[in-house]
Amino acid sequence: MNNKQDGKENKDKLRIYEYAKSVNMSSKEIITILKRLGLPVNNHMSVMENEMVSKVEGFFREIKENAAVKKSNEPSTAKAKPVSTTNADSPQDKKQNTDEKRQGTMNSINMSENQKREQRPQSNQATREQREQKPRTGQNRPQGGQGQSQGGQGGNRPQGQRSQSGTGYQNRSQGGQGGQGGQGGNRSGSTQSQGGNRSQGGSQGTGARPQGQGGQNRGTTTTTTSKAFESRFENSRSTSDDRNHSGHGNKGKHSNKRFEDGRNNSNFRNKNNRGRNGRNNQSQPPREKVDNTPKKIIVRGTLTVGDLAKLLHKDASEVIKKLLFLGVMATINQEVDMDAILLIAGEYGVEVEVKIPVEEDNFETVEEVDEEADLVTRPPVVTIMGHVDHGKTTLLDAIRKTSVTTGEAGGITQHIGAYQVEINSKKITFLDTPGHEAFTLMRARGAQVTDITIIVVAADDGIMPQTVEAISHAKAANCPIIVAVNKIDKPEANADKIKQEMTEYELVPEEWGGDTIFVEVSAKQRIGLENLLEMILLVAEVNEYKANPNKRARGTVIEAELDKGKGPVARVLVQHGSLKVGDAFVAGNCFGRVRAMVNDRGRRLKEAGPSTPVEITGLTEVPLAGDPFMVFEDERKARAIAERRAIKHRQTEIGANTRVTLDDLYNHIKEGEMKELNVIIKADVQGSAEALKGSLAKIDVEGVRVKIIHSGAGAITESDVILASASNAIVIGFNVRPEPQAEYTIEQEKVDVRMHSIIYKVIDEIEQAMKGLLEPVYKEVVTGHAEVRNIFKVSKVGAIAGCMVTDGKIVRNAEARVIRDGIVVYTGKIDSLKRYKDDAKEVAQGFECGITLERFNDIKESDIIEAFVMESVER
Ligand SMILES: Nc1nc2c(ncn2[C@@H]2O[C@H](COP(=O)(O)OP(=O)(O)OP(=O)(O)O)[C@@H](O)[C@H]2O)c(=O)[nH]1
Repeated sequence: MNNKQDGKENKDKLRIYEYAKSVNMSSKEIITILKRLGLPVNNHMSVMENEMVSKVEGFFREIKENAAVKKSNEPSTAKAKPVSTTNADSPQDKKQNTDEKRQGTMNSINMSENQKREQRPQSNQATREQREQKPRTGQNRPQGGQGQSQGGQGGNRPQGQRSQSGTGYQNRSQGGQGGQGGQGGNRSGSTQSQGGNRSQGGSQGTGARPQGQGGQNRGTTTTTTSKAFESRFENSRSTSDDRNHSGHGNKGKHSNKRFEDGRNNSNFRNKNNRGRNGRNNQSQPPREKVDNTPKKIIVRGTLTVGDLAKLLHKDASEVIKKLLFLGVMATINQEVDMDAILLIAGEYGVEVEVKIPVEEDNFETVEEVDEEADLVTRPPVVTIMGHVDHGKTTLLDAIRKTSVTTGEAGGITQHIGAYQVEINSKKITFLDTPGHEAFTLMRARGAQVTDITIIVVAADDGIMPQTVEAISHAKAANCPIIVAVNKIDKPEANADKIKQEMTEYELVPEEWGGDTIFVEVSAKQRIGLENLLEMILLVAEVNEYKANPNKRARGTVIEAELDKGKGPVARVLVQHGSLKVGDAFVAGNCFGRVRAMVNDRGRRLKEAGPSTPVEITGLTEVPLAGDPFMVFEDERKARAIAERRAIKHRQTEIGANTRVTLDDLYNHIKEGEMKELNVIIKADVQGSAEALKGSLAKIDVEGVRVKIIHSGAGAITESDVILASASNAIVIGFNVRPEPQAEYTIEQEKVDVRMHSIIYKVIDEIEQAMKGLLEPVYKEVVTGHAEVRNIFKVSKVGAIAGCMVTDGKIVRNAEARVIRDGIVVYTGKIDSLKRYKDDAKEVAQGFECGITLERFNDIKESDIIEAFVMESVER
């Protein structure tokens, strides 16, 4: 029949695989049956003659009849189940049959799935998936190979489930122990044995499965199927056979249960699977058990697979399976990252709310992002800076008193490092520790407290070095600047001169086309103060300073001290959230619980919102100004965090320098961490400072610029060093030295300070550093020692030292020093190194050699020649 010449005829012939497909079986099974029937065929492409078809059909009928007979003896067998009489002769019938079988099989699967669900109520999703996959299983089967193409759907069905269905069916007919069916399905081996048991128990009205071992005992027919079944098992495909057999059953007249499974499962299930999902058995998937999958889960960082499964109300195995599909191999105790959590949750349609807890030990580094809706306008925080005697203190006092009169007349004000004033029903917070020291010290500690800087300039004086410094500090902190031209009451006051001078520092008055607000005031006479406050509010309005008051408080310690009566006291500026009495907190490396809280008016508060300065008691130690402050759940936690911070602090104090230095500048640039090199220039005269500034500003190495954040004449002051520390800058001293106090701070803050006296060398050094071309640093590595045992004097050559290498090795061209009685008598190079008469590259320990040294003949017996090389050290 496989005559190739007669292609057309061949085309019309029915092939084994086609027939197998039509009856929802695998080719292998059909081939096995044909063999049993004495009709051997070669392979799945062999032609299925009509005679073969009818014999196979007969075989099926026989099985079915046998089953029907048995069934009639079984009272428990579902009588309502019609015996299939469908003849598969016509293709339509076959198709219908197959469809029915498929449907039946699906139902079986569903049924067993229900059983599974019963056992594991959380497997809804899996069930859903399986249901979705089922109609397509033919294409989806992983077993592949011939089985797939030959067996069509039959070969491709998830066998485990089919086995389950069979088992489940039997269990049901025996009295509906559905749970067992599920178990059977889970263990193919046990399915097999159950099948056997069932077959054996056919007379008892239980299983009538032909696949079982019992079936084998009973006759050829069943033996055949049983064998097929076994072979299926060999291929781990037991269930496929189950289904296939039901397919046969439909065609034959046997009332084999599996056939009924295939076709009439719905009926059966309607009866026996009462109320569960019987209605779904026809064609619809079974109704889901109550889906307890949560709509939303809250995740705080990575989870173990087990924990994730619990959160999702799923089986861990199911989650593991899903992870596997995502390419993640995980065990139940393995942690999965946030991406995987989101993906898995997405698979179940579960929304994930990620609540990453702040990195508690380093809480100051964590930026909390609030929802826009949670933010409310907060008072701006203002710092006043300026040159000595230009009127900072007087201005701060005047503003405070202005506020006292406008706000709370007669109120007692007290110094808590900051105070609040109210104008036009809006509050402004002033840090009343004047001067950039405090301002920049806080910044050096990582606390950006100030929103707006007021630079006070005495109108009768002009721009002075500290004015310039203040401008540099404010600019480095990216703080909007308002210039308060003070002492305008004085007859010699010249506000225009101040404005003019300020333009040199890029602070151009608005009336001159710039964007800097200048306010003329007299702190002493209280002139222009309200205007100044209004301007502050204007800047605040433009910049929209906002914070979320409805969360735990975070802030900065402005001042702290040990009070004789109250114990450690901290003046804290609350920046986010609200601080409440009783709150446990960490401040720097200290911790405590807010015992009492007073504001700048000395009034006791229970709660303090954003931008409110308060004095708190309840600390165990005194923190430092600029220390970060944060509230934690309880005191125990706060204590643990404070302790860990203290340890870490000590370690970092001992540890490496984190400030930028010219030596590691290139590494920072390479890693893309730096786009600007902040530089502070201090020179002997203003002219040199300006010249340096101009030259350095022109440097641009591969997109990295030099940014002069401050320059001035005079010694390097502590303030310069603190500014450098706060701004991660290097300091260049040109013909100047640091002040003694600054020396200490340089050491402490680990600021890179470079002293120079030639301008081009400064430029060269910075350029080279930016290019990573600074001269490499070398270190000496001793390679070995040789003891001089003999001296050979050779004319023209000089003294040859006959040596024994005592340790390491001596390398030709290495550097060498001669040590005589512990004293270095020569340092130079090895000129020649020989083993006997031959030049040697190196001579190792325990070998003799002859060494001559460059321009050195005064070698003596017992001298030690120490060989060393210079290795460059990575910066
Ligand atoms: N005429 C006049 N004198 C003022 C004004 N503001 C301040 N002064 C005086 O200037 C002097 C210095 O004022 P302070 O407020 O102490 O100046 P400061 O900038 O705080 O000074 P330091 O704290 O030393 O940095 C005092 O004698 C004040 O009385 C003003 O608006 N007009």
